[in-house]
Amino acid sequence: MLGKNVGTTTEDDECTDFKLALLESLNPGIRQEVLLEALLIAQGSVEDATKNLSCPTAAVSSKKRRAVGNGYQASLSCYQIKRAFEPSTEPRVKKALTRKGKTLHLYAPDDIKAHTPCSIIHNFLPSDEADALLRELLAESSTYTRETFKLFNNIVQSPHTTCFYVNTLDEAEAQKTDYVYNGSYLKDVRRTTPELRRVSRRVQTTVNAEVQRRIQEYYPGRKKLKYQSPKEWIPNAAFVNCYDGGTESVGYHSDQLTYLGPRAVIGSLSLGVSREFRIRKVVGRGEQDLKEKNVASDRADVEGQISIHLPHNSLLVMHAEMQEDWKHSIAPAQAIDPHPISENKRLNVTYRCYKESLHPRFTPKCKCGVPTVLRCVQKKRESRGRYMWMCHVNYAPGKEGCGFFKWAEFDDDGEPPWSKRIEE
Ligand SMILES: O=C(O)CCC(=O)C(=O)O
Ligand SMILES: [Fe+2]
Repeated sequence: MLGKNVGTTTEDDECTDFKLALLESLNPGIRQEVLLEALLIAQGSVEDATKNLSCPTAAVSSKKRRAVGNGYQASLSCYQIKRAFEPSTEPRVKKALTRKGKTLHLYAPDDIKAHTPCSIIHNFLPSDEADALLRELLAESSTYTRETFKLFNNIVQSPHTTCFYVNTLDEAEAQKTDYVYNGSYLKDVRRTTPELRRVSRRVQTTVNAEVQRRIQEYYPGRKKLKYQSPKEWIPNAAFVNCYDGGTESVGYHSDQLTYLGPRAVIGSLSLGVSREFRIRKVVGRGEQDLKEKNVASDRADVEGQISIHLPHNSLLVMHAEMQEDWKHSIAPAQAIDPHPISENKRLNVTYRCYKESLHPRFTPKCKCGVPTVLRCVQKKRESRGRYMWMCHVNYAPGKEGCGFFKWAEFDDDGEPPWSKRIEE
């Protein structure tokens, strides 16, 4: 998968909750999903959840909701529900909101920014610009291909088609020979099309503003995160994915940081059919045991997933805390609402900022002689959050890797040790 770490995931389901049944009997006529949200926010207290739900605005009940392909919800904030982030003059402290095996559906921008490492802007582009980009990409996508990669010794194909774009033809040629993705070189790299380029400028402005807002509202001490770049975010590469029909999807993954560096920010524009973007927090090994022993009750919900609904012309900003700590996916959809222009297709553009200091001519090579992949330890408790350079040749069909491994070092701004040398 282009720009994604190859990996797998299991989604375990939990049986119906006794508390939920109790809550349902106390609050007849309110949808299960809403009850579940209320219960999660009340941290499992049926009494508190009932109190929160009894406010008059909570009467926006199931009757008003129409069951469409992608569902509908005004906002969590229409219930007098205590937010995971309490508004205060200090940056907010986050509490987990989801729970193992459950999906919390979020639609409203305020809920998304408060409860996830993302922010969303609906109706991002003037509608004629969004439609022009969609039309341009629909034409392009007729020649997109599926990525082929190796997973547990099986050759598999990505469940959607994809293509990669950079600013100039020279860069496109250099990409094909210099940059490695899951152990292979790309065959089809294109020059950004006129609409992609035009929209890129708008995305740049908005993403930078959103990053600054995030820092002010959510990060400790109102400071950027350790390893996050202090520089302006300038998109210079874009992956475009095409999902043709509800069965096309992308499995849970985090995006490759090899060329973006640690704490990367990504701007993701959705066009055409609305689909669900699901995210879940990575649970470190050992945290599960703690949870079972109820040692750390605030971690009790980390394994649930959140579904962010991505309508046509919405810009999702994946903030700096996303790739290291969360995984994301596009879930297969049982039903979709066809789009007037793209019918069953959804086009997605992820604008990214490739760092000059992480050009493969500078990064460590493995014993196979191939530039290595940058990964972050997500599971192992002792080394969680550390970065490493690894051989990824074994992901290429028909190739064996050398198992190369080296810890990766970065300064506070996410620059590798050799970046000073490059600047001189
Ligand atoms: O289609 C999307 O919204 C997400 C795509 C994605 O995760 C990726 O390209 O890495
Ligand atoms: Fe991704």
